[in-house]
Amino acid sequence: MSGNNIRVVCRFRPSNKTEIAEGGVPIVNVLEDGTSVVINGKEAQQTFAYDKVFGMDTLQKDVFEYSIKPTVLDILSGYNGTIFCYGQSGSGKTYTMMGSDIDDDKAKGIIPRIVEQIFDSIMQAPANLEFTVRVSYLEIYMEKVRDLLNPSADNLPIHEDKTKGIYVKGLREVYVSSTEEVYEVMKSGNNNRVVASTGMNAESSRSHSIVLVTITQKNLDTGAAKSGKLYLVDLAGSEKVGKTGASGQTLEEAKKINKSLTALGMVINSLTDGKSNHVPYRDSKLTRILQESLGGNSRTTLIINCSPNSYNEPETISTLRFGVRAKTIKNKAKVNADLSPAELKALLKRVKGESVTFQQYIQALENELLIWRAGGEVLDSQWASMDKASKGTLPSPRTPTPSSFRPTLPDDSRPATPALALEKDEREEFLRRETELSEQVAEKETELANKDTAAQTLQTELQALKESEKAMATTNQSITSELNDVKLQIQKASYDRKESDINVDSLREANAELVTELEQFKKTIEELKAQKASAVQQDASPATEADNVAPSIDVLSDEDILALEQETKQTLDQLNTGSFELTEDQVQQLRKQLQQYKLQLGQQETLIDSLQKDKTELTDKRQNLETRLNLLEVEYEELLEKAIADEEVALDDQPEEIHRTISELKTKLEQEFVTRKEIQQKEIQELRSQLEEKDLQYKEMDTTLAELKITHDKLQSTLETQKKSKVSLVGDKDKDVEKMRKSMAEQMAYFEVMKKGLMRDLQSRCEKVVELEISLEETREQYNQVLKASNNKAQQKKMAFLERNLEQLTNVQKQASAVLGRNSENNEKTSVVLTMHLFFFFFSSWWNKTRN
Ligand SMILES: Nc1ncnc2c1ncn2[C@@H]1O[C@H](COP(=O)(O)OP(=O)(O)OP(=O)(O)O)[C@@H](O)[C@H]1O
Repeated sequence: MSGNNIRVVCRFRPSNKTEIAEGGVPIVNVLEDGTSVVINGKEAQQTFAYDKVFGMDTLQKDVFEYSIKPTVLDILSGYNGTIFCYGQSGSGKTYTMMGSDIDDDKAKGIIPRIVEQIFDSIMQAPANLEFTVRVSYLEIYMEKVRDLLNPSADNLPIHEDKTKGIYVKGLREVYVSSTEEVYEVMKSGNNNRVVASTGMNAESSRSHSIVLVTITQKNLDTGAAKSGKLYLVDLAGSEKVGKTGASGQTLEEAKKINKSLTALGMVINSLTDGKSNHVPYRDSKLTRILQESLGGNSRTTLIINCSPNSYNEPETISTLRFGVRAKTIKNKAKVNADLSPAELKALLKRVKGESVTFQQYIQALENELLIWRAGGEVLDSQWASMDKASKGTLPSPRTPTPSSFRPTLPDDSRPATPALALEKDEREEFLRRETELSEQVAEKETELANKDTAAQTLQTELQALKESEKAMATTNQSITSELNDVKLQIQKASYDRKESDINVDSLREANAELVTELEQFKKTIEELKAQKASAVQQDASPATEADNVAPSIDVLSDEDILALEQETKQTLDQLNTGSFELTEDQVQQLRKQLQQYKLQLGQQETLIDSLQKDKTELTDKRQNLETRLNLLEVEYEELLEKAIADEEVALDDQPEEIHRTISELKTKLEQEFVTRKEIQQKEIQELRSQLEEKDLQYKEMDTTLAELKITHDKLQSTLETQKKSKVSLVGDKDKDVEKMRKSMAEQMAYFEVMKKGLMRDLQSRCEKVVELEISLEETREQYNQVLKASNNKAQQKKMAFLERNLEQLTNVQKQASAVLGRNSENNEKTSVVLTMHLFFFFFSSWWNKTRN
């Protein structure tokens, strides 16, 4: 620990508009050495000296380089540090600390530059040093501590702790790993700061803001650790409220600001006047938080910001004096280090040695005391001393002999010797020190024991780590070989997949072939249908030879077959009853038809044979395909399962990526397999249904064929019967003709009777017509009379029309009567009925019209 003064640097900003407008002029002169400034005041010229003075046009970068950079190195070495800006409102404190734009390389202030420097240094630090950086951001507004990173915490308490020192309880700490992250924290904190427009500054900070950066570093080799805290303080500006015209809330803020700044001044006074026993740190939140920075464990830099203009001369002089005073503050910065186990051991050894020396010293003193008490005397040269104890030259402990013992009764004859009083004080002192030392020793022993245990644990851990490293190396090797195996397996799997792809392709081809065959089969069916249709047409055509006999066999439907059967049966019945006669031509025709039937039957049989063959082939193919497909499916599944299982087993300990790739591959393969399987199953289903259709067709054909055979057999037998009966038929032909003539004569007689009946009926109808004519004539007469009476032209026209119609009807009736004489009975009947109908039609229409 060494005493170190606060570093004070002074910065002047350029004159601002208000100052110029008020007619102020620059009154500062920075001397060449860069550490002194002369103020050409109204009344006197004053010189102020600091560690560094920056003129009006100093760049942000230069302020950092020349005054701040070393502080960063201090923090990284384990010291606490503080940089704070002091000055009147609008003097450039925020400009200096944060800058007008932290993203602009020129405009950014010292805080962003410090952050950059910290991370640059961390990056360049040895690899065995491990760093952590934490950032907090607070403001003291109206004497309340607000967390700018957690604005809801707006009145945080300040605590003190043996290990932590002075700290704000509950303040949010953000771990950061880069400059950008710190910038983000700064920006979010800045957004929560309280600023207001004042007469001195358009954006005046109404609070003291503190950025706290905590850096801890740990030596991974020795276990030693260091930590440094850096307080970056932008104080609110002091202001003369009369000058700035503050009122209302701004006035209240100004009062609080000035009060806390006064407290800061008082602390500095107490620290520097050399008389004060008490430093009033607790008078304000600001001084309490900055307690370590002012006269404590910190390397502190104060930046005093001033106006160069005569308009603000009094404030500038005040600020400069503040800086001068602060410059004399002595701090006691020390490295905040946790000792390594080795260092602790050495310390313990030393303390133990000291303890032994003390014990020896105490023992020597006690012996000496006993001698004195016993009335003995100890020579000056033999008196016990700490020096002798540490050199180990103390006389060996002696027990006082009884002879030399003298009672220590108080001798009233003389006053108590000062030796006794000294003895008592010394004893108390020794006892106190002994207790202290034994406490220290006990503490150190406990510490040592703890450290020993920690060291042993560490050694065990180290051993375990070495072993695990070995195991890891072995595992690594095995993993590498497994990885190679897996790679091989993946390759194999990809080959297998390709193979299965090829298989699937071949299946597709087979499928395509089947489809082609199916198409051909369909074509064949179409052709058959076409043949059937043409046969039906032939049947329907009157030019066909077999027209009057039977429909063509190859187009026989169920109804046709039934009709044919009935016809055959009738023919057979007729033949059996002898009521049917066949001419020579008919017999010839029957023969021809029979030959045709035979031909068609042959064709049908050939067709059925070919169909049978087709069916067998198709069934075989279907079976083959199904077998192949099943085999392929089984193979594919086995392959897939095997590949997946192998990959799963092999890749259990593999890196995540390979595992994921494999699982993706697996999912893809499974999806592909499922899709293909579905497609193939659909195809198989289609093929099956087609085959079933074919089967049905085949069965129908079979039935038709059977029926045709039966018909053929019947016809054959009929033909045989015809052949047999042919001879007898020719012989009986004349008789049959005779019979037919007779039957014809009978029929003619029957027709004659019917004709006579009809003629009678006609006659009676004609009579009725005559009667009707008469009644019509009468009606006409009546009508004419009515017409004459009405003299209506329209009625006359209608009447004339009716008359014409009647005449026509009469003609028709006459023609019909004439025809009746010539035509058959039916025709006569029809004619009469027609005439009657016509008559009644015209009559009814006339009658309706007349009535209307
Ligand atoms: N060195 C400089 N160069 C140029 N402009 C400056 C400089 N210093 C300060 N300024 C400008 O002066 C104005 C006041 O500065 P700033 O806000 O930093 O003052 P402050 O001391 O923080 O005031 P307050 O105490 O009221 O918050 C700002 O507009 C700032 O940009």
